[in-house]
Amino acid sequence: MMIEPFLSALPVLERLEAAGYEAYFVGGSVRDYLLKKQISDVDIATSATPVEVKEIFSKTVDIGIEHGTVLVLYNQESYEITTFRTEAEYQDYRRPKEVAFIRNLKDDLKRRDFSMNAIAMDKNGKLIDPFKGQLAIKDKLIQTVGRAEDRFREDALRMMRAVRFVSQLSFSIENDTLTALTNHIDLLENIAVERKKVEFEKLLIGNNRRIALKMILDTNLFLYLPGLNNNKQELEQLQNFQYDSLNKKEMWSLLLFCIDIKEKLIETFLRDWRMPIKEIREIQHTLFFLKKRLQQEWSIYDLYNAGYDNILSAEKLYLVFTRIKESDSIKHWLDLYEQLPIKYLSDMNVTGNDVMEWLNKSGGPWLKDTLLKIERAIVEGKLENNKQKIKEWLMACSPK
Ligand SMILES: Nc1ccn([C@@H]2O[C@H](COP(=O)(O)OP(=O)(O)OP(=O)(O)O)[C@@H](O)[C@H]2O)c(=O)n1
Repeated sequence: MMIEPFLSALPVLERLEAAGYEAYFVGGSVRDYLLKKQISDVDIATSATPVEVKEIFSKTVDIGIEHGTVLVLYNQESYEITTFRTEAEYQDYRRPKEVAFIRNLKDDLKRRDFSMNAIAMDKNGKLIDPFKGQLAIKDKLIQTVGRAEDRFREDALRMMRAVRFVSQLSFSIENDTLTALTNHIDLLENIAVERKKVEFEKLLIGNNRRIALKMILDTNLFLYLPGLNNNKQELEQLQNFQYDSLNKKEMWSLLLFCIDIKEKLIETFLRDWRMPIKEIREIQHTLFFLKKRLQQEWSIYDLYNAGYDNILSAEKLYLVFTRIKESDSIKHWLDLYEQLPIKYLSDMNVTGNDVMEWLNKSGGPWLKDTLLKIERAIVEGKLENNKQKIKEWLMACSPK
């Protein structure tokens, strides 16, 4: 019995077949289906070349034509359709120098990374599994298709993918695969940070992240991670903490805190990981409030300045570092936050214009200070958020 999202994608396979080509579901979607996990993107492999695929479907996007991949938009969904291919020669272990399109499914499956990812499924739900991927899934094993060293030389990122899958799926790495991984980990030197980041972030939030993070140290993989290669001891400390419930931002904050990075170097560290500036700022804020929290309890004004997300993240991290298990402190602080008279500057019932008019002064740096003073007084409950009351308060404390 076929299930969603394959069901919706069936017409795509059928149209390729009607045009005389072979077409199968492949890769992560088939793996996750067999694992009864949430299925993300459905990828399709076909004997049709990209040009032939584009002739069949009216809405397509060229997302990687040189690698044989066309994005097909069908019924509001999008599917990556990749031509069966082998990867002929390899250049500096990054990406195949050239891909050769072929007409044979088995040869396509043969060049894939792990046996669990090298299973195809046809339109009737029949599995084509020449490399015993189902057995590997049953045994919870990450095993390369064929010789591990060859697969890793084709694309060294696969070594990081292996450890990412350890974290995501709670599988083990099969012995020969692990030996090759340990022996050839230096091939990761050539891999672009952007690609490493994708794998590392998936690893950081996997269910089995503790084991995967330990593996990063045991295999020396950490030596090829920006900013972490000098921090073996600090990263070992991680094993002492219970951080399974942290989200991605909190995991980055945990790492940065553990390596005891100087505040002004946080941005450089995260930029080296090609992190977008918005995410960098979020992590900086979380760390700022975490450090404060480790020294003292939240003040009302800090709760206001931090905002819901930062309170939640900093408090979660605080509990990790203090090893407090049973605690309703998160709820306590968030309840206090919810009770604040205002949440944002824009919630104040007064504007800069009002203040200038009342005091009969033109704008200047004093105005910002005054608004901040009013804001703080309101937040701390010393002043009601009411225009008339604010005016009286301001007139009373301003020099005549
Ligand atoms: N370095 C790589 C990356 C991918 N693949 C193959 O391409 C498929 C799709 O890759 P991708 O979408 O990156 O990962 P998934 O395995 O689908 O995993 P997920 O969707 O969970 O990220 C993989 O299953 C695998 O067969 C590979 O052989 N080597």
